[in-house]
Amino acid sequence: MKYPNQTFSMLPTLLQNYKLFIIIINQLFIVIIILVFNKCYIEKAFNFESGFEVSAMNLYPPNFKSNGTMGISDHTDPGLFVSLIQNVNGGLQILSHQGKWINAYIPRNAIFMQIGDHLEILSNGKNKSHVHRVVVEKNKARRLTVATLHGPSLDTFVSPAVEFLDDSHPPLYRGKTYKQSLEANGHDEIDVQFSLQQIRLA
Ligand SMILES: O=C(O)CCC(=O)C(=O)O
Ligand SMILES: [Fe+2]
Repeated sequence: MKYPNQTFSMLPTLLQNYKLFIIIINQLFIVIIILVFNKCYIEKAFNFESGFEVSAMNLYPPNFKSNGTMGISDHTDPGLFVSLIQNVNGGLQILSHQGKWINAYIPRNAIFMQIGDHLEILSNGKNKSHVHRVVVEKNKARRLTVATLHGPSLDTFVSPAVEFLDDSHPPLYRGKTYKQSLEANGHDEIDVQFSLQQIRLA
């Protein structure tokens, strides 16, 4: 037995799901294109096979205060990509291009990926290494995170790639080896000094 009204009332939901499906397929297609075309380039430019990885474990105790206690202050991370895993959500904020702090919601068991400083340098500022921080505020549970910087080999010289340069796009950063960049960071994974600022040319 059919219930036309019910079928009719489900139509907008079906259409919405259909639109969502198309959007997801589009996004997936774009990601696949980016991966297929960029994979070889980045692998080559960064000598990824002998890449250097740095992992940092952060432990934030529970905090019942609501005064915006800082877990980690504003910074960007070195490396090409940065992956983050955590046991619970709570406190990671990303600075938007409009200067607003946005709470990062990371679904359970997900790996959160960010762009690192060295992809910003390689792409001459086209891809941004986002400023982020951790605010520990009213966190009920102890939060444990592991951030891993995926970088090139230590002797790889990272500078803006020629593909991103022309007369109207001069280099925005001075080049450095990955080792020099990490040393400029004081061997510290967390760059609260913004090492990107030190090599910015314009
Ligand atoms: O613990 C977090 O949510 C972020 C940690 C972080 O930004 C870092 O270790 O560089
Ligand atoms: Fe970070």
